[in-house]
Amino acid sequence: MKDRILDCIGSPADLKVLDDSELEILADEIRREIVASASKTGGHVASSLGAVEIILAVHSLINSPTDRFVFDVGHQAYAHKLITGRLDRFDTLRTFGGVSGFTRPAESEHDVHASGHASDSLSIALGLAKAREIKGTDEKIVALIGDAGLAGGMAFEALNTIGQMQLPMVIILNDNEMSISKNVGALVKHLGALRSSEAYRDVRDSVQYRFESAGKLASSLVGFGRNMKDSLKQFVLPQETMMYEQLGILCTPPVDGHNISELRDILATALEADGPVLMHVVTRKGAGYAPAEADPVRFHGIAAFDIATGADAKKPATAPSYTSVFGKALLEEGCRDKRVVAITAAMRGGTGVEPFFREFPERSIDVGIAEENAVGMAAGLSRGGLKPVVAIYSTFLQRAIDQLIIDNALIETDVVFAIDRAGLVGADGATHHGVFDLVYTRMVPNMRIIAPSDEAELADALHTALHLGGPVAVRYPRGNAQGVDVPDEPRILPFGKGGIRREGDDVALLAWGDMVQTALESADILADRGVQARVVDMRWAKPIDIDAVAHAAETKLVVTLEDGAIAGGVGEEVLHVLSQQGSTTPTLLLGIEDRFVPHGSPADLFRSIGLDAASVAERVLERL
Ligand SMILES: Cc1ncc(C[n+]2csc(CCOP(=O)(O)OP(=O)(O)O)c2C)c(N)n1
Ligand SMILES: CC(=O)[C@@H](O)[C@H](O)COP(=O)(O)O
Ligand SMILES: [Mg+2]
Repeated sequence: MKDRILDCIGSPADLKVLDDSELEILADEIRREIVASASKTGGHVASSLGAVEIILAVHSLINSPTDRFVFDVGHQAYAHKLITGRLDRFDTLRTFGGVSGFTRPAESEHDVHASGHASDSLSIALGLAKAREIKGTDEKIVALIGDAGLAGGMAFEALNTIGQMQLPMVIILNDNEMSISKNVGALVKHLGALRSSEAYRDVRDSVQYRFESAGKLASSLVGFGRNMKDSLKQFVLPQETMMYEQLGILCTPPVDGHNISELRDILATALEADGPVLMHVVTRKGAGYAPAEADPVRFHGIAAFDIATGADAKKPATAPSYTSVFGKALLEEGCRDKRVVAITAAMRGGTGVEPFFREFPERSIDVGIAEENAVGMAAGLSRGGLKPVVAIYSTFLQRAIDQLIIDNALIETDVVFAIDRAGLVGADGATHHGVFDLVYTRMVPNMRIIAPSDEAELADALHTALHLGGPVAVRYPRGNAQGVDVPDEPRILPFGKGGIRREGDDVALLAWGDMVQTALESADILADRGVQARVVDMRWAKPIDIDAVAHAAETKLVVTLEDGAIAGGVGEEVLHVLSQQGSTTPTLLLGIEDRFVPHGSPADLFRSIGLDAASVAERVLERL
């Protein structure tokens, strides 16, 4: 006997038999399931709680997977997962081999794309709409995007083409006034004005009235749809109209995103429109779970927590995170040098710049989800005589490779790229691992790259980067640092030089960043097996320590260890240097093979790809 509606939902088609009040009960059950499960696995709780009614409304009206439902970022899609056949595995969310935290076509036919990076949903939806036109089919296409995602450059580029092409699709704007932190930017003000505009309230009330007085679907089809454009004009003053209207996208007045009945009424109409419609839906991030509503920033992406209080389930680690060490070091650099400016692209908390932002608001910039703008703007700040530090995740800097190359490296701007989340990040998985930055920074002329191996070296690396000038990347991983003391005064690191951390003549382990620790642990295992390994903290990924490589070539095997893609990575640079030196010493390049790494705990992931200390030792022994 199944006592929840949720347990009876095998596919979204099952929603069709539910009325609004049953959908409300289902929404409640889904919220409980999300909180119960994520309290053990961690996850994007607040965004997912805020989107439950929207997701139910959409799936109750479309026929997925024939109709297509595209999620921006995908961090709000837990309700979608629960009603598309993943309820029984939902307790494996974000764990190794378990359900992904984002949409993944390999996981379900209802997942359209590999979401994770913001602002891409509208381009995907537009592509689907164009494909539909070319094929002559008639499926519905819906994209769900947040207020912060909608302000990203990629979404804007898509809107430009959506307005031009006029292909039918529904864009649901989930407006909760939040990014991860409070949303920023001029567009937030625009949406705020719309939410509070009396003219829009009047429109909303009149729409409501028409629904109530003339029978829902019939009246809404007549009074809304594309014809709504004319009725909107009657009520809305030109300066108060939604900017998107002027791009040719029909916009609804604000809809209560937690009212299933209202959502379904307006969505049913929007789905019948013969052009693009933007449904402006207002929600509360964290809706329905008091701790998440009270602190949506913390509950945006949270580790395991206690359901009753919302408090962290695990005690904080003793060693600080690399992020917090960077944040403190940046603040200190800002005190030393008034030219230091901090830039983040919507990741104030995640990148650790918060203390700097509080102390120096006039030298702090949050551009929102706009990495290209962040990196381009850094070039301008540098040309203006300042020393910008772009604090950014490795995976999100991928969005701004062109600005890194052309706007910065080509003219040697004084910009520091503080690349956080370098290497495997863990539970967020393939879309979020920082496994390409060593490649896309190293390939660019004029770049210098430091990969510190502990927190003291991180503070030194930032200091060195600011001292050096020119574009310099400092890369460091997610998670806890090594627990070493950070001296009060940072030092300038010797340019392009690493340091030997353990002597040994049989084999040389050349390692970067956190992989130095892995190399040291492997060296212990190798010593037990009678092999003496030298461990070198290479520190610089560019320029590389040529002397350390030459010295390594005097052993029986040169091994490189990096937590990034082997193709184009630092190991390949070592090969290049060895060949230039005429060395014939055998080599073993260890890093990420040519494949995407899934989600899971870092320990599970490193083991699965043979990059944990034990596997490294085994692989070395096999080659000796
Ligand atoms: C390109 C990119 N930059 C940054 C992020 C990190 N990020 C994930 S969700 C998010 C905020 C999204 O806010 P919004 O779109 O309004 O959705 P909400 O969480 O409020 O529902 C950010 C900045 C990302 N995923 N992708
Ligand atoms: C969805 C998203 O892109 C972010 O919320 C990301 O999950 C943050 O990752 P961290 O937990 O490493 O800050
Ligand atoms: Mg938002």
